[in-house]
Amino acid sequence: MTHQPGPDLDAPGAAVGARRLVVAAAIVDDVVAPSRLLAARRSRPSSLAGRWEFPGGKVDDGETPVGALHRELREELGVSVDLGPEVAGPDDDAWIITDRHVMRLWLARVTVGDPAPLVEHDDLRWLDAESLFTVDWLDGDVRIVAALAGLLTR
Ligand SMILES: Nc1nc2c([nH]c(=O)n2[C@H]2C[C@H](O)[C@@H](COP(=O)(O)OP(=O)(O)OP(=O)(O)O)O2)c(=O)[nH]1
Repeated sequence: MTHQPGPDLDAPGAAVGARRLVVAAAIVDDVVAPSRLLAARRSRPSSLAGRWEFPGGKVDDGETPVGALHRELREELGVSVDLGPEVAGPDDDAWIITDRHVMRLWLARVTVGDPAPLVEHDDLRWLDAESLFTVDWLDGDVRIVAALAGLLTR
């Protein structure tokens, strides 16, 4: 069997570029003065089931990041959203979330539909500044949630 090396994550510039792009939404009640954030509990794969995350997913070939995000939110939650500002992270404005994924995140407000855990998730919860860390966020999301905590009005 021949050895197929994966991306060299130690190579210069590879920290972000070699990772698969995930796009996600910090769905809030109001993108200008948010007080509540919607968290989603993963139902699969088993290694991630039960952990909480921002709804979203991978950008497919030929999609723009924003196009992919609208598609994922429609598929996963059955909603349309208006996007607010991007929540820029420290890794080329994105957030390294795993050794294989980097995430871009936007504030968003639901404009059509009531969010429901249709696929990928089995529970949704609105969290405020007090309850933000009462759910078990995915490891890579913890520092993002901490950054968002500063945006939530009490
Ligand atoms: N959607 C999402 N994925 C996250 C977050 N934090 C985090 O570490 N991840 C990881 C989990 C997965 O390994 C990867 C995203 O994969 P995904 O399963 O959501 O992507 P997808 O909806 O396109 O699913 P698939 O078609 O590949 O099955 O990023 C987050 O907040 N939201």
